[in-house]
Amino acid sequence: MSVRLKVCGMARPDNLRAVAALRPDFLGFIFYPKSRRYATPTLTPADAAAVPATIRKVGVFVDEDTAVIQERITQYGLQAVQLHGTETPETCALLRATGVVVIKAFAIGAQFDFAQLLPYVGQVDFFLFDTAGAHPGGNGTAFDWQLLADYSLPVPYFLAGGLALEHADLLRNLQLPGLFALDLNSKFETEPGVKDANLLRQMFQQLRP
Ligand SMILES: O=C(O)c1ccccc1NCC(=O)[C@H](O)[C@H](O)COP(=O)(O)O
Repeated sequence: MSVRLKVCGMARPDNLRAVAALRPDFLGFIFYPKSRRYATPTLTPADAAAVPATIRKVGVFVDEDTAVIQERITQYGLQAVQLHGTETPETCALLRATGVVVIKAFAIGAQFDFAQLLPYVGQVDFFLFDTAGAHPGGNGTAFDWQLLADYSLPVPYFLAGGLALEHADLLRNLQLPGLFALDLNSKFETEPGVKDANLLRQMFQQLRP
């Protein structure tokens, strides 16, 4: 089976349609006002509703009120939430109990203490491992994937952080325990929030031969 693909940071209706036509497994909408890929107000609930049902819609949040997250889930028909802040296992469990898939993101630097993940086991559906940087996400740099070589927790994860076309060969052959999906973002943009559909198509062709 080929690797699952998520394209994150959709913010424009035409661009959303072009990328949805490539049939990613997940599309991400960033509901973090400080992000250069903030989905609102350019992307409306009607735009999201037009996304084919086979593509899971993921809302990305950073330390947002759960009431606001719930509102976005309803408005945009989100199937999953991706949490990039200091959200606790309790917050994750609360959201998960409403039926939404919960992806808890963690930023990885030169080293990573995997023990911090333990309280989240059983409270989230997936982890997302991203690169630590100036922003809570979308930093455009890769971390050392070998830090995940001995991953043994029963929570599958998305691999994120500066994934680019030049990584296609490595990613296609990547044998990391627990790897569930790849997350593509700033390395496939013409400007923040606008994906280069042609570049994404090349990546998809290489990862889904
Ligand atoms: O992309 C953002 O602007 C962003 C801002 C705040 C929180 C999360 C954000 N992105 C979430 C993602 O899933 C990105 O795809 C992930 O951080 C990797 O991005 P990149 O390093 O640009 O490939």
